[in-house]
Amino acid sequence: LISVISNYNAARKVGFPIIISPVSPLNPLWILTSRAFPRILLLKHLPFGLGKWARCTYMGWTFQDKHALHDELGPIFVVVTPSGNEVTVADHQVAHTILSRRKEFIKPAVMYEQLNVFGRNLNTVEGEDWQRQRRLTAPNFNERTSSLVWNEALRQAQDMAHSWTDEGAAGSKETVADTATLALHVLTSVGFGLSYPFHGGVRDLPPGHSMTYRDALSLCLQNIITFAILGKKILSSSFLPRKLRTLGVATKEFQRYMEEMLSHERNMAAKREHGTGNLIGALVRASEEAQQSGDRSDSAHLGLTDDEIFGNIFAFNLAGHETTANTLATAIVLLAAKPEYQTWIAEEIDEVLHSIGDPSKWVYEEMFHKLQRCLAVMYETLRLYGSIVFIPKSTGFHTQTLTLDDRIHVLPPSTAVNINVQALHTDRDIWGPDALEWRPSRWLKSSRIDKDRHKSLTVETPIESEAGTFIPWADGPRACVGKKFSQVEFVAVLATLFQQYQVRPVLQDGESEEEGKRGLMKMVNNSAISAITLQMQEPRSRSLRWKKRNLEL
Ligand code: HEM
Repeated sequence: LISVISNYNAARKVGFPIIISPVSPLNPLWILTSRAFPRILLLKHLPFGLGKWARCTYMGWTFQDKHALHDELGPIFVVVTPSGNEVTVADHQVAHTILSRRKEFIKPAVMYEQLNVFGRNLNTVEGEDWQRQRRLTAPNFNERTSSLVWNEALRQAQDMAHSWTDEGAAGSKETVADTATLALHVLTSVGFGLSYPFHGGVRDLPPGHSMTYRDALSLCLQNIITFAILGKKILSSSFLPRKLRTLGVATKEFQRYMEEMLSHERNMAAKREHGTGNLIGALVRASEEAQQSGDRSDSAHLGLTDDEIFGNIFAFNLAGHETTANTLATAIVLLAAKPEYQTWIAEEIDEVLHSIGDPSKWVYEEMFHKLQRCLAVMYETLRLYGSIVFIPKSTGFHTQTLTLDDRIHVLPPSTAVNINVQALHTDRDIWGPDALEWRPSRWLKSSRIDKDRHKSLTVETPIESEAGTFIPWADGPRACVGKKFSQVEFVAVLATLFQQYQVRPVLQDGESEEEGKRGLMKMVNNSAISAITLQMQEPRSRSLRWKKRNLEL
């Protein structure tokens, strides 16, 4: 109570509307309680606004609430909690300012310590360390990487599509599981140079290993929370239950694979031979070049330590797997619910293949940037269903006080600042009255160009969104390094699927087609934050049937 009173007094000086909360959103006990007994959140219905705090203090509340709380309180409000004050922002100019001013709005690296299982990495560091790691890692996400992503995603998507059409009229319930496999295989191939068949197939175990690289990585990713809480040391103990021991083995195996690959890449680099071209090789080379380029006492010439290379390889997998896989799965279900958009993207895919002459030649450089409708489907899916947990940024380490934009409000040190991405993405003032509708065509505008006196052409160009209005990959210096990676993967998969196939809901118990589509929308809207991202809570409750485009469904 004493903390709340003192925090309340501090919040009053800031001048934004205030919600007083008896709990802190990131308090582990509260997180567990609100998950185990979700009925506690019914407190939000208390009269006189007494339960407003229960609307905005649980994981994933922004997906449920959209812009509603901001409609009531304005674009910025403060939640006063026992452990501190949290400013929630849904003003796009202010959001842009926050994301651009890295030195004033600091990612609280201490909250990410647990994710340093294989080493400190881009996701978990701040300040000069972050600057050095970003300089050495980000340039490796280049056009060469995009081309590798494209080719592997095409290969995987072909096989995934076959497995879905093989299910016939019964359809497949495995959209989420299968897109997760696909995204994992793209990462193993681009990150590590190991290409796996979509169906798992048997890959010989390399000598001395008891698990494939793919299985070791997959286990670590699936159990990230357990893994982060217990740490590598505890997991290697032999007194644990079998499931945890297997996770311990996966951890060791993954580490060993990375060590072997690192020494292989180092040998290649020493012999001045080309590396395998994957991300781990690129990190080794970038790091060695930095070290050879000058004085090592100057941080600009420091490379990455071995642990930092391992940490970053794991970080790319962690940050790039669930995010991309979920976006794909959600988009596929939405397309099945709104088949008019399947026709819309198929039209574009046909046109692009026609324009490049040889329809069997799916080349990244020729195709990716022309498939704007496929990319529009990704943007629209991320706009409404793309929420990932944004850890609050702190304001207080470098500056004593901070002015938000040209407003008079001054934030005292150590105020946490949350950007409400869902509210920004559903703000009617930005997106119009149909802000809550999934409508990919909003991302393109058509215009007519006169070719000559007799001929004119309709061209579609992407709309430019104003800074801070669309930030699923964040924005500013700490924006996602894998943005293009995820776009290329998404577009390659959609183009492969919808060039040949169409998809519809499998109808249940005499349902009409319309009811089936509504069932899919219900499944997508029943989403919540699971580990890192928003996920459908019952993704196997409906099946999707796939058929060749030219056949009646
Ligand atoms: C649809 C897919 C993706 C989405 C929506 C997404 C979103 C984001 C967001 C919002 C952040 C900022 C997080 C924060 O500041 O708290 C971020 C950072 C990051 N992402 Fe992604 N991401 C995606 C795919 C990927 C992929 C494919 C990779 C790598 C292969 C990747 C690697 C990273 C890394 C390393 C960071 C940390 C960057 C830094 O702090 O400098 N992401 N991502």
